[in-house]
Amino acid sequence: MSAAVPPLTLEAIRSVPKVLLHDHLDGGLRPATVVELAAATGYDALPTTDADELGRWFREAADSGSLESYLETFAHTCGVMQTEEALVRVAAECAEDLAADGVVYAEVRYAPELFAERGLSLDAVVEAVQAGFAEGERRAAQQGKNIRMGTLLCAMRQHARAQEIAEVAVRYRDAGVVGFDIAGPEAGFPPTRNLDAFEYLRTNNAHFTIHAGEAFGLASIWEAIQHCGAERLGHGVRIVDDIKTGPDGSVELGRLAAYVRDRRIPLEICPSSNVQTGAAASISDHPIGLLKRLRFRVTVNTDNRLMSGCTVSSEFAALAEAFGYGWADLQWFTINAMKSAFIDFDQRLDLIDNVIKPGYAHLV
Ligand SMILES: O=c1[nH]cnc2c1ncn2[C@@H]1O[C@H](CO)[C@@H](O)[C@H]1O
Ligand SMILES: [Zn+2]
Repeated sequence: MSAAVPPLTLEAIRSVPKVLLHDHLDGGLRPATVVELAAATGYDALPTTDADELGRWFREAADSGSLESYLETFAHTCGVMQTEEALVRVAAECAEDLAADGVVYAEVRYAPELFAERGLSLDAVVEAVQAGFAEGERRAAQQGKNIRMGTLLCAMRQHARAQEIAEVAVRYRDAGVVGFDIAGPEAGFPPTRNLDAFEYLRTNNAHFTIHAGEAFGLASIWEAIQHCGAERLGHGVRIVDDIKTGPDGSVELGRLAAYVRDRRIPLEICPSSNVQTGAAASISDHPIGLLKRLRFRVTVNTDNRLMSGCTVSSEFAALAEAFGYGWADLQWFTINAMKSAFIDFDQRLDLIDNVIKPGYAHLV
């Protein structure tokens, strides 16, 4: 590294290519857009119609210490996402905002059933979001920022529609839906409730990740991988419960932790979200420090940019400050994420060789 390498300021981090695998569409709206869509669609339950206050409200309400109360805030974002116009707008702004942050490839997820409360069909929801992502990609490109958007469709753990949503995901696989996920409250809803959907996806050679090991521990990670066949883990941070660290610095991996590391199962880590839901005490206490040191396939993600007031760049900046990471570490996270994406191998390789590595070449 030469002496001329710039410090890791937020602005400098925003300028390098980044990859995002875990970001919820309904957790990333601009506060002003929530206010405007509420007015346009007749949603009258917002806690305030002042955009700045609303932004603060989301961050504070989500700062709840539990996943269940964190998830309550989504009633308001989903409440304003019940028309095709609203979905196109939110998806377009999502792609634009990510591109402005320097994200070059993103997989953004949502549960179509949550946007069908006023009568939209699941297909209409998916088509509106795809149209919005395409529009956002176009607008970003016009501003010299190239981003490729991939979509993950979520089924909600507490509903019983996983098979139906998995079928939608497979049906739209050539239209930009690259995978499937299970989201929602972990307690009381083990992923094994949805075995039929996972079997259907595997039979169709489709990709899926599962939210596991966030509010719940090892049992849910084990089920997600060994019963359901998840390729990646949404969060997965509780895998540290299977790692013993001695006072002398020695480290011993249990069998599940060793399996996850040996099989290079990607962990979609979302540091700020974990602090808000109580899965980690603080960024500097976050298990990502240990997991990275042990060379798990760690990726860095936002989860919900609105509720956490974060971006990929701000997560990187917070980690750099807490753990002393440099540009080579940020490149490592980024290449890990690109390797773990659900798009074709040749396309991942192309982004690594022609976008990511050149973007860090002058820094590492
Ligand atoms: O960290 C999380 N854990 C579990 N579920 C989540 C998390 N963040 C958001 N959602 C849930 O996923 C739905 C689809 O996007 C959101 O509506 C929210 O209920
Ligand atoms: Zn999530």
